[in-house]
Amino acid sequence: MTTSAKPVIHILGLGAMGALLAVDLLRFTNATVVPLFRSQERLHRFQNDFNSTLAVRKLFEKDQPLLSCKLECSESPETFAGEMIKNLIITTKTYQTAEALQPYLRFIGRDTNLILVQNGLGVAEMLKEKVFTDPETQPQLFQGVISHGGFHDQGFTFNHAGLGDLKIARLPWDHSKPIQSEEDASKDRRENELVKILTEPAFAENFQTTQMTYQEMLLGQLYKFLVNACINPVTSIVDCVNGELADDSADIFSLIIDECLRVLKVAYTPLFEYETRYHGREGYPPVPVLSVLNTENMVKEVIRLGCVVNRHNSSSMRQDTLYLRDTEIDYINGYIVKLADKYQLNAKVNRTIQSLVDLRLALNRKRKLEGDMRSK
Ligand SMILES: NC(=O)C1=CN([C@@H]2O[C@H](COP(=O)(O)OP(=O)(O)OC[C@H]3O[C@@H](n4cnc5c(N)ncnc54)[C@H](OP(=O)(O)O)[C@@H]3O)[C@@H](O)[C@H]2O)C=CC1
Ligand SMILES: CC(C)(CO)C(=O)C(=O)O
Repeated sequence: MTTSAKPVIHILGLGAMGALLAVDLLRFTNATVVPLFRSQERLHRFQNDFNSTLAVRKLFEKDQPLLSCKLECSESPETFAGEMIKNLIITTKTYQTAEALQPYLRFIGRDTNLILVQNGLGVAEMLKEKVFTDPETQPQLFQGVISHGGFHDQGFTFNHAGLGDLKIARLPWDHSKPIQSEEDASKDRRENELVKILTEPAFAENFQTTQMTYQEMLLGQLYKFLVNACINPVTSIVDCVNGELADDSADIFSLIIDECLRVLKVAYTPLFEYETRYHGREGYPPVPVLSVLNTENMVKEVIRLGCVVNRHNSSSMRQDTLYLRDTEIDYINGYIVKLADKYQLNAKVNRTIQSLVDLRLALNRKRKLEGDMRSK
């Protein structure tokens, strides 16, 4: 994989996560960052009303500095010049991914490095099954699991609310052979342009990026998935801030996690068998799957990370329901339901949670349209 003199990274989804990545990539690497907007109208708003300037306020730093940068180039489907895309970061919401990619598919090929930086599960599987079906043009696919917290302020200014980290790994195209060696990972660190940029010391230290094998990243992804499968829907359904759940949520979290793990153990068998099959094997890292992904530990971790560390946070899904936006429930609890159907397993708890989130959103939208009956 050749490295460009001044590498170009396209970002599809210049929202909270996209903005955090864009600003720090511009601060700490020599990459040219090019946002891909949904339409020429949104592109012109960025270019004309905001002078192509993006800003991020680091809320967790002393004096909460506002870091802004002017982007040399930005595009939309109507203006895209048509060169092949070398590096693509996708930070749209999960359910927006396929539609957002559509206008750029002909510019994505085997030499495109594409990383998904999103919560949930199922987007990579959707892309393999429905979008990148031709082995001749399938991109180099990566996943990022991000725990930074961010939210929109106004215009193209975003708030970096919580300093987290970013775990990245190459995704296997062949789901039956997911396990990677440490050499597989270090080869990408040596040769893959996007991985090299995201692991450049200055950027990696500031953004807390670590590149790893797929199995190491997947442990982190399933951990975060279980946190989101509990906090996001429950705070949305009962309409509360994360910290309000700290004392009374162990039972519902246990029901959700127990069912999720029963399904995930079947869908991701190689991960749950990794410690047995690869114990002490040279060139394969230890991955503490079973001591992390068990109900007792995860109930404690969900409460710690979701309700204590992030106690003042309104979960991203609750924010979506309050602002009457679609939610990512189909890629979180709803994905467990999909996997359960695939493997003929029961997922009534997650199906109920999914239905209650949809009801919450529908009720909020109805109240907006028809008024709130509680006050009549
Ligand atoms: N926010 C957070 O703290 C965290 C978020 N995450 C995850 O990261 C992912 C992104 O979340 P977040 O950044 O909050 O989401 P946002 O809604 O802030 O950003 C999504 C962006 O995608 C853009 N977009 C949507 N459709 C298209 C399209 N067709 N073409 C181009 N752009 C498009 C939207 O622009 P438009 O205005 O045009 O709709 C928006 O700017 C999610 O999976 C989320 O769960 C993970 C950890 C924390
Ligand atoms: C960690 C948590 C649950 C913080 O609210 C989050 O990731 C989200 O809100 O999406």
